[in-house]
Amino acid sequence: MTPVTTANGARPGRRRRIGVMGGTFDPIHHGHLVAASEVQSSYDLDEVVFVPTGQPWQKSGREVSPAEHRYLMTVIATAANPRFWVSRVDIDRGGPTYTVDTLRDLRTAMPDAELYFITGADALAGIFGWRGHEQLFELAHFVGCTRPGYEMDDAALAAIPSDRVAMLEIPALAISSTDCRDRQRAGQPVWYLVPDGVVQYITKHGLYADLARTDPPTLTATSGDR
Ligand SMILES: Nc1ncnc2c1ncn2[C@@H]1O[C@H](COP(=O)(O)OP(=O)(O)OP(=O)(O)O)[C@@H](O)[C@H]1O
Ligand SMILES: O=C(O)c1ccc[n+]([C@@H]2O[C@H](COP(=O)([O-])O)[C@@H](O)[C@H]2O)c1
Repeated sequence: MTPVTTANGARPGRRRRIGVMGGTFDPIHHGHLVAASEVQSSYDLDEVVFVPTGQPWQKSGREVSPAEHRYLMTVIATAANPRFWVSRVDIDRGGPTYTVDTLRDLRTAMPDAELYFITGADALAGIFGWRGHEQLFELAHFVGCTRPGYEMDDAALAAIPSDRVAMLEIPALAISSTDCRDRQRAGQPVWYLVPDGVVQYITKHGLYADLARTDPPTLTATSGDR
């Protein structure tokens, strides 16, 4: 049965549930989108807000694309889904991005909402290294999505209040932004790993192109013969 909603989409008698998908999204790929979609459906979330990081301090040892490119790729990737939208809170705040600030800002903007922070198992495993981690579980529920190649360590999971964290098995997509960047640099396709519009955006702006090959691979003598 279709749940009853009001004109603005709210369910009477229930707080709005908002998913928060934080990430560097350099570039956004289908692993991110499937994780957000699975959590939206499993937890009956009203919406999911994607929050591109401003300065991801744990990635400071490597080059990260300008925030405006990462923001626009996230907008392009999420535009077709009416439940998805993108927030600039982490970009506009400036300075290193801490999730405790993200969640405080979103709570201020949406005081009526219950927040569900969505992470992959790899990010969740490192949560005790995040700034102000003691406060995180008061601000939001946490949903850790399975990710191929990463196991959530039971001890770390046990340290998180069990009523504030859940693990969710999602369809396994062995895609990472690192691999997408490496493929683009090597002249290999990123089609179908990232949304089509994101492929076009990467090409248009020459992202990850420092080593990009401009010529197609040379065919061997026999490969084109008929
Ligand atoms: N394939 C995937 N399956 C499930 N979760 C994922 C997947 N890829 C990324 N995530 C999660 O999405 C969030 C944002 O990830 P991020 O933007 O750092 O992408 P990434 O692919 O891990 O990037 P990079 O390879 O540059 O480190 C993190 O919580 C991460 O764990
Ligand atoms: O709060 C922190 O100290 C912190 C440290 C590392 C990562 N995070 C958040 O975790 C999310 C995924 O981060 P990343 O680096 O994997 O893209 C993103 O929203 C980051 O802001 C947060």
